Amino acid sequence: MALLDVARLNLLLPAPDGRRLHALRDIGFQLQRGSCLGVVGESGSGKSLLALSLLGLAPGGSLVSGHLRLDGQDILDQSEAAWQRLRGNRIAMVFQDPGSALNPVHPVGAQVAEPLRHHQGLSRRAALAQAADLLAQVGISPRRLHDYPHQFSGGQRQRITIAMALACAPDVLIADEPTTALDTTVQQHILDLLHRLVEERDMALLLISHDLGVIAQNADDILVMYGGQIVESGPTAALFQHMAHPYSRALLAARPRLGAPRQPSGRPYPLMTIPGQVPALAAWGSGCPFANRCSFAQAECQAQTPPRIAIPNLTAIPPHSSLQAHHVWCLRPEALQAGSTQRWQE
Ligand SMILES: Nc1ncnc2c1ncn2[C@@H]1O[C@H](COP(=O)(O)OP(=O)(O)OP(=O)(O)O)[C@@H](O)[C@H]1O
Repeated sequence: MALLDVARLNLLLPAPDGRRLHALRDIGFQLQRGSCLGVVGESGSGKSLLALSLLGLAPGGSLVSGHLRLDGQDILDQSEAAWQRLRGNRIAMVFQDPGSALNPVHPVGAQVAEPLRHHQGLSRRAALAQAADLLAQVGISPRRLHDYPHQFSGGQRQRITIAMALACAPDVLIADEPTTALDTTVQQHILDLLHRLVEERDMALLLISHDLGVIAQNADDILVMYGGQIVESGPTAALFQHMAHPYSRALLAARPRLGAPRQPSGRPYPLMTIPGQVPALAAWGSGCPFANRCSFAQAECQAQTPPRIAIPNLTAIPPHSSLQAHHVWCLRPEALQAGSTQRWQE
C-alpha cells in the first residue's frame, strides 16, 4: 500500500464574479516511503496549490474533491482539528524562503522545539534537548541553539527550517522550491541533506521545483504539471529516455546546460524559450491546457480533455519508483511519434 495515495483530486477556487475556477484537475499519484517524487512546471502551473491541498490548506472558500489517503486512511474530508493534528506531525512542509518561515525575534532552538511541545506535549527542557539533536542532524552545531535567525546564512536558515519540519518525524515531507532562494553553491547541499534524511528516516519526499534539472537529479519519479493538470508522469529514467509530452520536451529544451555545444564564434547558442505564457487561471478550459502553445495542437486539442496514454517502458523501473509506469496526457500521440521519438516506435 502506498504511503500517500492521491486520486482524482480536484480543486475549485472561488472567483470574484461568483464563478468557480478549476485550479487542479484530476490529479492522481502514489508516493512510497523512501522515495522522492518531483513536481515540475512553470510558475503558475498549480504546484503550490497541489502542495497546499495535500496539507488541508487550500485557499478559503475553495472546494476540494477526490481521494487523499495517508497509510490507507482517507484524510481529505477530515475536520480542521484533525488536519491540525496531522499537519507538521505526519505531513510537514519546507518552504521556499527560510527567512519568512523563521520568526526573527525567537532563538532558533525554541522554534525547532515548538512543534515538539505543540504536537507531543514535551516539556521545554526535553523539547530543547531534542531540538539540539535535530539541529545536529541537519549540520548545525547544537551550541547555536540560542542564536537568532539573522545570525545564520541563508543555507543554514534553510537547514533550520528542515529541522523544524522533521521535529515530529513526519511520514511525508513536502519541499516547495526549497533551494530557489539560495546560492547555487549551497543548493545541492540542501538537496543532499533532504535525500539523506529521506533514506535514514524512511520518509517520502515531494519535491516541488520549476527547475527540471533539480528534479531530474533528485527525484525517483516526476510529475510534469501544466495548467493545474498532470501532463506527463513516470519514473525519472523512463521520462528522460523518452519525453512524450510537447510541454515536457519544451521544458527540457529550455534548460541551461553546462558544456552545451557553442556557436563557431565561441558564444553559447541562445536558450530555447517556450513561446507564450502559462494562461491565467480564469482562462483554463477543459481541453489540453498546453494547446495554445503547442506546435502539434489541432482544433480538437482546445476542446477535448486529453486522454491518459501509457508509454511502454524502455528502461528497467528502479525499485524506489513510486509510480512504476510512464503516462502522458495527450490527444495526438501519433503526432508525437512521428516527431523525434524514434525509440517509442521501436
Ligand atoms: N488563492 C488563490 N486565488 C485565486 N487564484 C489563485 C490562488 N492561488 C493561486 N492561484 C492561481 O492558480 C494558478 C496556480 O498557482 P500556483 O501558485 O499553484 O502555481 P505554481 O506552479 O506553484 O507557481 P509558482 O512556482 O509561481 O509558485 C495561478 O494561475 C495562480 O495565479
